[in-house]
Amino acid sequence: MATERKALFLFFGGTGDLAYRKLYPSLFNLYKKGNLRSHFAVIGTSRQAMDDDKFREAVRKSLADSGNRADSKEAMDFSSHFYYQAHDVTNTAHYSVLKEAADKLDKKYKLEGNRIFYLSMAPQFFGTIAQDLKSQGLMSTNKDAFNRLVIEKPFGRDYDSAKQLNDALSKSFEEEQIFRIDHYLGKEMIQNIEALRFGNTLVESLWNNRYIDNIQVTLSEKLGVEERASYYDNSGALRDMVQNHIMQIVSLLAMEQPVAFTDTDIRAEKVKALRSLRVYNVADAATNFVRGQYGSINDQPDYRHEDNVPEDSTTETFVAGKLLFDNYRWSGTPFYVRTGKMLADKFTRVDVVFKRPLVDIFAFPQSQNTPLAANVLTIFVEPHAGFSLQLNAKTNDAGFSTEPIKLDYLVDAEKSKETPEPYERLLHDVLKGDGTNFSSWPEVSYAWKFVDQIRRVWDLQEPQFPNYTPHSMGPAAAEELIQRDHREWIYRLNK
Ligand SMILES: NC(=O)C1=CN([C@@H]2O[C@H](COP(=O)(O)OP(=O)(O)OC[C@H]3O[C@@H](n4cnc5c(N)ncnc54)[C@H](OP(=O)(O)O)[C@@H]3O)[C@@H](O)[C@H]2O)C=CC1
Ligand SMILES: O=C1O[C@H](COP(=O)(O)O)[C@@H](O)[C@H](O)[C@H]1O
Repeated sequence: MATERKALFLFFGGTGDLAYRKLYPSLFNLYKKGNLRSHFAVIGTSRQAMDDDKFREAVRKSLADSGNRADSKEAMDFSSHFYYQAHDVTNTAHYSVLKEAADKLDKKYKLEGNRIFYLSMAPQFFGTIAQDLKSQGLMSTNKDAFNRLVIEKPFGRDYDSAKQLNDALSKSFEEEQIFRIDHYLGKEMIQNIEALRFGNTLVESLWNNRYIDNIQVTLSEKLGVEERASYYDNSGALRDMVQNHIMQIVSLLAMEQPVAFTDTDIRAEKVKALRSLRVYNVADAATNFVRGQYGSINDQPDYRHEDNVPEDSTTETFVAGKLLFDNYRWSGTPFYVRTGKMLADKFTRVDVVFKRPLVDIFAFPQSQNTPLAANVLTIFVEPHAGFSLQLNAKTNDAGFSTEPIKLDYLVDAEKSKETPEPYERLLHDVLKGDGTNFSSWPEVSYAWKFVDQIRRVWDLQEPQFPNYTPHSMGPAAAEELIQRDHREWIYRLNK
């Protein structure tokens, strides 16, 4: 039986794309499961004028768009908890009107003062909103109640701006009240990394530089920038995907075992791992990171001819890089990462490549045997969830030769339908006050310091763009990056 959580949600940017496409359907799932029942209310805000009925209709449409029946009793009941308040976040006077509405709903639904402020709008407003929430008395003063602030990405565009933002938020909210969303941390198989590592002696005992040759993280996207070009062109793949999602995945792969499975202990280990990540000097940044921008194919425009992209844009739509940890566990074992738009396919995977046996006894002089393949443990994150372990085995015949075979575990299609969407999980965690799957400030700051060095070097040089063909796996430089170390990407096209 699900535990009911009581709270008032205030969505800033409550009529935006993210709210309608992800946030309201996720809340509805929590409602259907009983995590939200009668003691919750939602205030959606934005500048436009709208009454509650119109807002509720839009909310029901968003449920329908995500596969629900908009006219079901459940959808009607759920949407009756939604209220709309026109509100300009830059107008301090508007906050007192919002406070009145919040206090009224608090009484009506017996919410015990619990408040979740969800900032789902352009980041330049985050600081102002947090400040006015406090100064205008929106935060509950009930000592047993919680006030939680949920922040969407991007959290800054470099270390300095992120710090500035964090300082602004910290004037109103304590670190444990701030939930910085990284939706990759809400994905089933990303959360499974901890189970795989710390639940299996077989895995964790080999999880180090003595046995692992390298680890590869690939976040590949098939689509281009679509309708988000004006945001994306100011960001690029390094800021959009590496600073947050990839750094979070890498820290889960690299961290030591936490003392206990709590948010404080897990975050402490992730931070320790990120502290030992080598921040590159100029020369190493230039060698260890490569970038790309997609060209055109058939009648499909290149990146520079997408809507809202300047014709001389030097924004990268692809990144590949090598990360090195200077610590006892990982010294000498590189982590290769890559991500990009308009690549061969949409998928996310982690390939853990083990060292080959020190002696290949099957490779005696007269043997026809091909050299032993490396053992590879693959974590399939999306679109299919599962693991695969590549081992060497004897071929099933009268002779004696070896071949690589795979032990596969794939979550079946029926079961994966039950997997909660990342936003549903993360909203549930916010309701519970569990910060495990959110980025803490120290994690964000170490990630920015690392990424800033790459950016600094790239900003000094004019790139030769476009440099990769759509539906490939990125520019030749990404192959050269890994081949230089006498290695290759485990996921390759046509394999
Ligand atoms: N959409 C997505 O898929 C993703 C979005 N994000 C992040 O989520 C956040 C929201 O994105 P998204 O929903 O796409 O953005 P939208 O542009 O779709 O929505 C922005 C919202 O903010 C409101 N708004 C803008 N200015 C003001 C103002 N001065 N006062 C009050 N409300 C205002 C808008 O309404 P109005 O103009 O009527 O005031 C609208 O409701 C961003 O931080 C984005 O980076 C992160 C990952 C994915
Ligand atoms: O945060 C972002 O992630 C999406 C990719 O997310 P996924 O869950 O579909 O893998 C990316 O398209 C977007 O540019 C970025 O802002």
